[in-house]
Amino acid sequence: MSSTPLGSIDATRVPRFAGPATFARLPRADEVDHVDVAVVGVPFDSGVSYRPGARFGPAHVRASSKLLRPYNPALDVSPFAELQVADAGDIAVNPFDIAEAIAAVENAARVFAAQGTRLLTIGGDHTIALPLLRAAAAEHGPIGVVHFDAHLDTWDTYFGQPYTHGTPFRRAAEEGLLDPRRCLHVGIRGPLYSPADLTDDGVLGFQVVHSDDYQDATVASVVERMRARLGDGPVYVSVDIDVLDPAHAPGTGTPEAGGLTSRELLGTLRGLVGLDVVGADIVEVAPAYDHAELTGVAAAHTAYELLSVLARNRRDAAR
Ligand SMILES: N=C(N)NCCCC(=O)O
Ligand SMILES: [Zn+2]
Ligand SMILES: [Zn+2]
Repeated sequence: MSSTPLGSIDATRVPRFAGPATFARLPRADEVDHVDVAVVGVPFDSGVSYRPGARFGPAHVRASSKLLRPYNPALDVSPFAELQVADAGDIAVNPFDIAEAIAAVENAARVFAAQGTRLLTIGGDHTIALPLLRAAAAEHGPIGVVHFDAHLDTWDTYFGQPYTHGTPFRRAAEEGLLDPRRCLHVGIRGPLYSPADLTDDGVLGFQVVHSDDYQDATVASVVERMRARLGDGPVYVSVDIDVLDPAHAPGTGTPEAGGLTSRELLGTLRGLVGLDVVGADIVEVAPAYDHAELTGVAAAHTAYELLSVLARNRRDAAR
């Protein structure tokens, strides 16, 4: 394993608007000899029910990540110094065959796992959480999930189809990938198909922190609920950027009013420090509907906080 991680290109020497198109101007995975955490894109949006365009999410989030700086004062950590983070490019998947795309994502995720590399995956629509959870469960067994989203994504089928961006967590529960005592959604809101959506979801093992809960509860109290639910076992973090209010993240395919602020999301993510986070995704960024990189910047900062949590955990474990 190499000694000092190779970090971002120095912005005091190479201006941010020059230099590589990698996430946070980090090295490519093939430029370093070991990768602790790979940022990998999945440009796939064939599972969407409404606006398409999340296939362009990975490139947009990378472009919106150029201003990130090396030190995170909120968690007192320099993520790219504690961990070798590198950009592994995109997993190229078939846009015309959802089953084949899902298999390709799972296979790629298993290859990274075999190399001892954790994944921070940039979507892509939420369909891709299923193969990522399959790979995570293959490595760790049934896994706890914290799912940030306006939507439950535990619906059964759309137009008779079981593999869509509205169904990944039902399929994951059916496949036994989830620890039903250790799953929760955060940010749920908006119209449903029927009251059964919520009861079915509870049966699958999910607790719900509603978006409105942030009105009365503090971020700290949401963090307390989240940590109590997730416990000590392995945790997968899935962030659908539509968990944010459309004012904070307009660039997404199924926007819902009444969402979280980016401050609430980032604050809640910081509350994951000390939990065994084994993988994460950020999905549903659809740049065609974005303005002034609002959504891209929110997603890039979300990624940065998640990487900071992993880096803090590494540092704290070494002490
Ligand atoms: N996963 C996301 N973003 N959306 C799911 C919405 C499914 C529906 O149209 O009912
Ligand atoms: Zn959603
Ligand atoms: Zn979703």
